[in-house]
Amino acid sequence: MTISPPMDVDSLPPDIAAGSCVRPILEASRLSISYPGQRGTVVAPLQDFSLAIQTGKITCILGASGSGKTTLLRALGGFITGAPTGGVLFKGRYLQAPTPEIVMIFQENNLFPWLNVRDNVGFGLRYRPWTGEQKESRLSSIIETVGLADAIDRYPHQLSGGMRQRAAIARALVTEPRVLLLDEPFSALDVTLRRRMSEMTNMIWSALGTTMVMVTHNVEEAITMGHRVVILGYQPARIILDEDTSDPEFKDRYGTTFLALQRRIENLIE
Ligand SMILES: Nc1ncnc2c1ncn2[C@@H]1O[C@H](COP(=O)(O)OP(=O)(O)OP(=O)(O)O)[C@@H](O)[C@H]1O
Repeated sequence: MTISPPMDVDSLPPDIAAGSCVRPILEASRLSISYPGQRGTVVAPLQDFSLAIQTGKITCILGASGSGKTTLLRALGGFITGAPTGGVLFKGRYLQAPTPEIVMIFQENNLFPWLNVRDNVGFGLRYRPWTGEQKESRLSSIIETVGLADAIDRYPHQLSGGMRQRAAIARALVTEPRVLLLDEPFSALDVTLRRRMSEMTNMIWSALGTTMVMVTHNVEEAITMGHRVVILGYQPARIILDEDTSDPEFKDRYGTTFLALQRRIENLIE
């Protein structure tokens, strides 16, 4: 894969966070990523692509299959790097590699099967500069927040799908990252559980205010969970809708505001 060469930070466009004069915490700036395709072809999901992630908000990204959502998320996490790297700015500097300040949660398999909930969640704490007491307090508090206090000694195979994802979220958040990236985190769950998980993630956001970027195929989830919904058009990815959904009117699944946006998005994606 290739990455566009780095640009001079001073020559970057001004802050493009909607309605904000504060520099966004994370920003894809004129990012180009391509992969080698079959028979010598090149697949280029992102070309000269820019998106500023608003600090302290939940941004949901939707788009047709293959439009480049996961590629974008992985790039935002510093997982797509090359020489020279460029195109993703974290706190105003180019990301050269993954950082503990940006944590990613995948669809499945986020936990170590040989560790119980307590040790899985506490795994990242060993690298944080906190005292044993501080670590212990953070660990208990996050496990309590995700409702796993009674399952602390269980291993991943002894947990339901929803419990596993709750443990994964706890594990990601216990280190207090600046940004949480979620790649279709609830897609393996049934509808009811999925709703509960997105409500719980919202609750965690209310408590911690962590900047979150979530890729999802579920329109309802994106509108009700996100403060902003971004729809990607197809190859190369381009933003075809960028909507502020923070107004409480968007959170009523039966309300006209929610239903109108849901219809608009479904028409754009199909
Ligand atoms: N490692 C890779 N090697 C080659 N091509 C890749 C690789 N990863 C992704 N692609 C291609 O890049 C394009 C974008 O893929 P990506 O997974 O980012 O899209 P997506 O929008 O997340 O798709 P989906 O919704 O189906 O998960 C697709 O055409 C895909 O086949």
